[in-house]
Amino acid sequence: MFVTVETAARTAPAAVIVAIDGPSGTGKSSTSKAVAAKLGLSYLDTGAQYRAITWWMLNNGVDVNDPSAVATAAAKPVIVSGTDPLAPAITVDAVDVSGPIRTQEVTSAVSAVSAVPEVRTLITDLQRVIATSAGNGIVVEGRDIGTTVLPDADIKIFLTASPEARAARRSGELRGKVPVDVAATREALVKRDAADAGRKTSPLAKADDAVEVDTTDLTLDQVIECVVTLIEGAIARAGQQA
Ligand SMILES: Nc1ncnc2c1ncn2[C@@H]1O[C@H](COP(=O)(O)OP(=O)(O)OP(=O)(O)O)[C@@H](O)[C@H]1O
Ligand SMILES: Nc1ccn([C@@H]2O[C@H](COP(=O)(O)O)[C@@H](O)[C@H]2O)c(=O)n1
Repeated sequence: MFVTVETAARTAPAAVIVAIDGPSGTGKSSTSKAVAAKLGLSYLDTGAQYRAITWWMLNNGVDVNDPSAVATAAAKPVIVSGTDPLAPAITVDAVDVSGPIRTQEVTSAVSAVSAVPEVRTLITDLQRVIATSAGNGIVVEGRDIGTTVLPDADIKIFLTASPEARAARRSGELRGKVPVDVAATREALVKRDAADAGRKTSPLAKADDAVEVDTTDLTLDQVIECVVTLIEGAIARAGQQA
């Protein structure tokens, strides 16, 4: 049950848990960070944790396409996630990896590593500890938060968008930094989603009780407003039941 406290502009519960899932490039990170900042909540990027363990595997010569090698090494790296939505941070063995985990090499390998059950067990346990110790409440974003990591979350949101819109967004992000091929970006997004949705353990999926928000034709500000409204609605309903 929620206990409500007043913040400057919005009302947020003392320890509301918000799960935001969806495929790649639907706006989970941008939305989650902004919503958490607006409501005074912590923020956890679970994709960054899977990227961090993948970065460690690649840097330590582990064959990421060999599930048993990945499973054997999975407990070795120490991953620490920051939860400030205004300054997201992640370290592996005390090394700041927030830049290196975004390389193409890591992006291409992460689905293979995240499909390994031993990896998922370790990272899921870590996520639950972080979520339950965030006294101010937390927005946790990923692929299996509503279904597996936090099935009792106070509100679950599943963001979607067409592959075309997502490829255009990602290409916009990269433009000016690297040569951009929108069709190749689209293909890579679709391939990663298929791998994430097709794995046996805790696949990318919408929880039955999640609210789906199609962001294809919405600006980021509109999505943020929509999600804030959904969270406030859940808080108000919980208050009425208390
Ligand atoms: N509604 C929107 N309209 C336009 N651009 C958006 C919208 N939502 C997000 N973006 C932009 O799309 C890009 C991808 O967004 P973001 O990283 O938040 O997605 P994501 O779902 O977290 O992706 P991934 O799962 O791959 O990490 C960013 O450049 C972001 O600014
Ligand atoms: N709950 C999650 C979150 C992420 N993954 C895996 O990590 C990859 C990277 O995620 P990004 O959000 O940073 O793009 C993603 O493709 C998944 O393989 C996951 O399995 N579960």
